[in-house]
Amino acid sequence: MSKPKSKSSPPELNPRTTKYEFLGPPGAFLISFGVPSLIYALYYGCSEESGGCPPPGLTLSSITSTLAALPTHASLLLSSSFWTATLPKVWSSIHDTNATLAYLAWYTFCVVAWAVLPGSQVSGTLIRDGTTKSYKINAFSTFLLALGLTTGVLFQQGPGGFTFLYEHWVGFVTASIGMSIVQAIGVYLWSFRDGALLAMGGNSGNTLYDWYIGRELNPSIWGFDIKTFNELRPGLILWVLVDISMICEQAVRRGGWAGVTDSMWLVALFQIGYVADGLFNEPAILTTMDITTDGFGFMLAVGDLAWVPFVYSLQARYLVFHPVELGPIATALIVAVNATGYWIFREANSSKNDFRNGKDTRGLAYLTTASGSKLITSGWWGRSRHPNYFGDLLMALAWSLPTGFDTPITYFYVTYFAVLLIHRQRRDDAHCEKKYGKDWETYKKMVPYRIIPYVY
Ligand SMILES: NC(=O)C1=CN([C@@H]2O[C@H](COP(=O)(O)OP(=O)(O)OC[C@H]3O[C@@H](n4cnc5c(N)ncnc54)[C@H](OP(=O)(O)O)[C@@H]3O)[C@@H](O)[C@H]2O)C=CC1
Ligand SMILES: CC(C)=CCC[C@@H](C)[C@H]1CC=C2C3=C(CC[C@@]21C)[C@@]1(C)CC[C@H](O)C(C)(C)[C@@H]1CC3
Repeated sequence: MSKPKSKSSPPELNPRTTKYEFLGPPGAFLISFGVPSLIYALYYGCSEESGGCPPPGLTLSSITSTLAALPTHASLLLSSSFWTATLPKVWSSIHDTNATLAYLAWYTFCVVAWAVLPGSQVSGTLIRDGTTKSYKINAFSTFLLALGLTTGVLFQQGPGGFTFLYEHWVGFVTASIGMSIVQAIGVYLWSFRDGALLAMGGNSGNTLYDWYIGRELNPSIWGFDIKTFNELRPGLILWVLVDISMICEQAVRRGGWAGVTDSMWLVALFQIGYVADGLFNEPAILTTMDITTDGFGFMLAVGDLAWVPFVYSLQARYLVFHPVELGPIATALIVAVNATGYWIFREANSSKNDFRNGKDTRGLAYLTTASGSKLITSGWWGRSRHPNYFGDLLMALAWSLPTGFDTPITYFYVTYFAVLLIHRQRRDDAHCEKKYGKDWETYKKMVPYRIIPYVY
């Protein structure tokens, strides 16, 4: 951090949070319990281990009747003998020592790569204590190194040498969730040290809520910023390795590389391209609301470390045990959807970054606000207030379409993503309304659509 102001922050720098998000502590409890449960549910509800996608016995009515029967079993659920008998069984089915060790080795690799690989230093946005943080930019080199090592394994051992992630799926999920819990507890406790700058939304005083939403804005140690590190490296790159492992598993089952289906190639290449783009444009992450505004707590930790690699890769995992041959016409159509989405996403993000960095070459029209910041009013930013979300959503659709229409479960990703982005757009709108006041009203009149031009 440059220009440290004083050792201990003045109290007004960390005001009490008075407004809850995500329905407050009950919502924090439900999401903290629900997100890990959903990651397991998406595996057990869609895998060959459990018999299909969904497994034959799992119907909507079987789920509702089980849930309806829960109150009648309440006394059983409250008895300690039930838990002492059940918990060890559950733990042994989801815990896997080899996967845990491999996960820890992977996380360590990412930290060492951050420390050792060269990278330029880039300043983040101005923080409300008057300082800026400096970040080492080498996520893309870490990605290339990981890909290089993986390619080496594949050359030496063939596809059979990289099926470990498919085979130890649940063990990896448990390890990554464990890592998220440990980190969230660690940064929560660390945030009570003298001088810590807290997130405006993470200082409610409610332990569960603050632990979940993230109490400290930028927890870091010796220049290692845990939030930006987690957002781009261990989870995002692992997602690519998971996809590669799914390609390998399919290759092993179908007689070699030539047996890998067009649908698998599409899903994997689209997603690898998306991750490569995010890592290549690493400094762009520094202006996202996760970095500038949100604290780092369990929500982001589990999102970055467990949700991204093991939920975003569901379609590729499904294609391992349910191969789909698309043929040239469907392939071309899906490529077109992805390319359109990518073009809108990249053009919107690049034009905003160039514009805000004083490097606009497109001659964009803008509105100058009373705060001094300028809001673009033409090009993609004149068509909707979040054109980048629109592009991202089109890509999400293109990542589900290759799985065909035999199950709705592989459309979970695009559905969840729509909910996430609608919620995110509302949060960002509230943030801009607060920051720009009347100017934001004027901008909203000029650009009435939220995400999808002429639709929403
Ligand atoms: N794959 C995934 O799981 C996810 C991907 N994403 C992607 O991450 C990217 C970043 O998203 P996010 O941080 O939410 O938001 P944006 O990159 O869209 O940034 C929003 C900010 O941009 C500024 N802004 C708003 N309107 C304008 C305008 N007209 N002209 C100039 N600046 C404007 C405002 O900040 P200011 O205060 O500076 O004016 C606003 O707060 C997106 O592409 C999104 O799709 C996001 C979430 C999950
Ligand atoms: C279910 C749950 C707990 C959700 C938490 C949300 C997170 C999964 C996402 C919040 C913002 C994200 C971003 C990316 C990945 C998903 C999370 C962490 C991102 C790194 C993906 C790659 C993109 O290019 C990106 C850099 C723009 C993007 C930034 C936001």
